[in-house]
Amino acid sequence: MNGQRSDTLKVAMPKGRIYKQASKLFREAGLPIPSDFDDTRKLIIEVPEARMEFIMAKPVDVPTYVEYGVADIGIVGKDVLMEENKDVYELLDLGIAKCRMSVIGLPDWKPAIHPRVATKYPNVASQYFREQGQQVEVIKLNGSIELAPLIGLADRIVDMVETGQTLRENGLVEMETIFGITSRLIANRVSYRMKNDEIQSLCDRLQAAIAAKA
Ligand SMILES: Nc1ncnc2c1ncn2[C@@H]1O[C@H](COP(=O)(O)OP(=O)(O)OP(=O)(O)O)[C@@H](O)[C@H]1O
Ligand SMILES: O=P(O)(O)OC[C@H]1O[C@H](OP(=O)(O)OP(=O)(O)O)[C@H](O)[C@@H]1O
Repeated sequence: MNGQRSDTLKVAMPKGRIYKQASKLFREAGLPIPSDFDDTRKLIIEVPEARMEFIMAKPVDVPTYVEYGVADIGIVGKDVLMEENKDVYELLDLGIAKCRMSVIGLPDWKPAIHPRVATKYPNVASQYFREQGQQVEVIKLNGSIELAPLIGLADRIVDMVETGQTLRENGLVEMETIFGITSRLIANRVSYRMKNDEIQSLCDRLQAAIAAKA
C-alpha cells in the first residue's frame, strides 16, 4: 500500500498536551523522533529511523484505533481507558501527563434532592456514584466542565485536576479524588502476538527510560 515494512509499528498518538511528553519519552528511550514534529498539523507521520508510523489522533479516539487494529499500539490517558472500556491490552504506565479524576463542587455544596453531576466522563461518574450508593443524574459535557456548578447546570462535576489552577480561579473545591491518572501504552491484541518482538523491545526501552527518571 504505502511500501511500509511489515515490522513498522503503527502508533496512535494523542494530539495535544500528551504528544510533547510522549515524544520526549520516546527520545529518552533512544528512539530518533525528530522534534520538528512537535507542532505539526500532519496526521500521519512516518518515522522510518524508529520503524514507526504515528497516527495523530484525538486523545479519546486512541483506544478505538487500537481496538480495531488500524494502530498496533497507542498512548492514552487512564481517564480515557476507564471511560471507553475498549478491548485492548494495557502494557505500561508511562508516568506522563499526570493528573487525577475528582469530584468537584462549590465550597457551600449541600446534598440536593435531585442531584446533577456534569462531566466529560459519564461512565466513570455513573459507576462512582453507583458504588457510593448515591442516585445522581449525569449530564455529559465536552469541555469547560467547571462552568456547570457556576451557572447552576449541576451541583457537582467529575473532572480532572492537575495544578488546581482552574478550580482556584473559579472558586471551586475538590471534594473527593476518584483515581490518579497517567498516560498508558496500550496494544491491539492481535498485534501484540504478531509484532511481539517489536512491541516488547519498545516496552523494554521505555521502561528503562522511565526507571532512569525515577
Ligand atoms: N490538566 C491536565 N493535566 C495533565 N494531564 C491532563 C490534563 N488534562 C488532561 N490531561 C490528560 O491528557 C489527555 C488529553 O487531554 P486533552 O485536554 O489534550 O484532550 P482533549 O480535550 O480530548 O483534546 P482536544 O483538545 O483535542 O479536545 C487526557 O485524557 C488526560 O489523560
Ligand atoms: O488543575 P488544572 O491544572 O487547572 O487542570 C485541570 C483542567 O485541565 C483540563 O481542562 P482542559 O484544559 O483540557 O480544557 P477543557 O476542560 O475545556 O477540555 C481539565 O478538564 C480541567 O479543566
